[in-house]
Amino acid sequence: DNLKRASELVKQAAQQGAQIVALPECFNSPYGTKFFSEYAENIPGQSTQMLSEVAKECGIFLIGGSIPEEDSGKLYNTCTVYGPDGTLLAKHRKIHLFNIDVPGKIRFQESETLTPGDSFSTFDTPYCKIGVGICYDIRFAELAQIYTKKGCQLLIYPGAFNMTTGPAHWELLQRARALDNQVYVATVSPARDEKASYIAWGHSTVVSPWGEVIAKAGSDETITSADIDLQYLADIRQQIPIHSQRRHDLYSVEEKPK
Ligand SMILES: NC(=O)CC(=O)C(=O)O
Repeated sequence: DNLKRASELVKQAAQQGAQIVALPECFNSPYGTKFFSEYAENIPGQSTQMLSEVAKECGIFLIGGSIPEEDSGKLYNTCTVYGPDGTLLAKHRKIHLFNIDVPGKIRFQESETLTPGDSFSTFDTPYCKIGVGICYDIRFAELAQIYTKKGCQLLIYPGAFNMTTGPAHWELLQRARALDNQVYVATVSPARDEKASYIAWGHSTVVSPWGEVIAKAGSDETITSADIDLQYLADIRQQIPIHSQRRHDLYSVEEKPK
């Protein structure tokens, strides 16, 4: 059902004119450590095959949210990205696992079943260069800074914040990452299901390099869209030139060689 629903909505977004489309975190599975092994798939597999086909059919770039991925006996939370000809452009395994304990509110330990990824994921499109993170990855400013250093102008985070951290941090983190780096930031959440064991906050959002929210969904299932305007991004970087004003002699954020 989820695959059918997701492919229909991707097609609708493309019909509405979207050239880059993104799905939410764990779009093919309930979000919860007890579900990941049951819903995990190899890549390629049923879910990613659908993503590749629908990207090709619609001639769009498709950031396929994430799925629980099984590889060599390990599970990952993985986002695959497909180009307009259906080829796999990037595979991002969530780098920072969601392990938190907020007493009386929420305890979640992704590391009970998942293994973290250990690589960065960027890709080029004719519209802009894009960096991908998954949910908790957005809390790490360093990742967004490294993507920006690599030339990304849009950062996309499929994510599923919850009823505790969602109202407190979801929009704030996106605006912070956008403003710090003067990039567009887009997040894509599952709709809220009050009956689920993990209730997602929803509110997929797009934020501009000025830090403004330029599109925002509610908590129900919907399609949200915005334009990425690289001239606007360039204007902001010229007006407030933090990129050329950094004190590289005093500090740095760097990718480690592997
Ligand atoms: N679900 C996540 O990975 C992250 C999250 O909900 C949060 O950081 O809060």
